[in-house]
Amino acid sequence: MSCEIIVKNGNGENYSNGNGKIKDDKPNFFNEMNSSPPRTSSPCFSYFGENFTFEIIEDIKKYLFERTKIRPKIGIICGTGLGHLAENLTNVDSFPYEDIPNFPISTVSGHAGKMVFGYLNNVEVMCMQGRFHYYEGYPLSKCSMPVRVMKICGCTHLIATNAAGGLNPSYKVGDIMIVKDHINIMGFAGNSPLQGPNDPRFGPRFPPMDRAYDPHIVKIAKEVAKEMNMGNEIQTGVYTCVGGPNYETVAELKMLKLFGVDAVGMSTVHEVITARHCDMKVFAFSLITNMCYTDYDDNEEANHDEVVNIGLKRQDRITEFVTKVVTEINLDLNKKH
Ligand SMILES: O=P(O)(O)O[C@H]1O[C@H](CO)[C@@H](O)[C@H]1O
Ligand SMILES: Nc1nc2[nH]cnc2c(=O)[nH]1
Repeated sequence: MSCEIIVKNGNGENYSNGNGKIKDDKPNFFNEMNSSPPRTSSPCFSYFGENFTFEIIEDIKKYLFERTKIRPKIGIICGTGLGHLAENLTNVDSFPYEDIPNFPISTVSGHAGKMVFGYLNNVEVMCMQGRFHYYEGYPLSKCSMPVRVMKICGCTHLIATNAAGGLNPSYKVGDIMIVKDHINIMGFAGNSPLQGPNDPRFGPRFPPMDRAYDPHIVKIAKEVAKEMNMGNEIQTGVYTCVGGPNYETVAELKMLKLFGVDAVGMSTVHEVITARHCDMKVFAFSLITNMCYTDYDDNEEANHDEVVNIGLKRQDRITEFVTKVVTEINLDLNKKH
């Protein structure tokens, strides 16, 4: 079988084998078939047999902790175009994904592909500057594996950010939607990051999801938004994740609207499920990068460059928002100790 394989190298450049033949000095699916688990997946093959055991996650932590003295409390995932947040950390120790044992690599533009340890307003955090998506060819368990790394590294909280299309007609491009709940559409089809044998060292076989998004942190975030005079830029709503990479048809958007979805993306839900499984407290928000129209007469189409651009335009405001939310969560944590 011959297929085009495009992956990103350490400098963030895309490279392709052209016809399925891989240059030996680059990471790729074929020359990593012998390592377990493999570090990349190709658009042609998904490797669903891999198992990121507790021991593998501990090995990743060991690798990181031998190279940084920072002991994070909060894990942050930067969505498309939102990596600027990681650039605002101080005293950073930064690890390209390709250097971390057993880590996948980022293949999507707007996702730098680094794990950054540092301080956000003096709070110790670890920050994924780039996430993994199902459409890149990674199974959901692999997409959300770094959340378990965050937990084992000591993070009690996860902040997941994403770019999403706005379905709620009262939203506008540039709004920040605090996620109050999600609909796990991929789960309806039997796809879950928790599929397969359960290791109780991570969490229970059947974790509840009824308070997936911590109501107290949602309250904190709303207070922060008020203090920042975010007024009509802040929304609260329901997010869903579809498999992608194609955006939605008009009929699909109409269906999602009927389901009660306010914003649609291609990430986050499986990360949140993984975080709740291992008892992390979760806060998530979507940057509305485009509106999803449910009228055939509308000619607006979603496009990824625009998604990245809106992220860049809103980066300062979002960095300020996250920094304040992190500061408040940390104050809360200190009160409890
Ligand atoms: O969810 P994040 O990674 O922020 O990115 C969103 O934007 C990309 C599509 O433009 C998809 O990857 C979608 O999931
Ligand atoms: N599925 C999906 N993901 C997005 N990410 C950013 N915008 C969109 C969108 O409109 N749909």
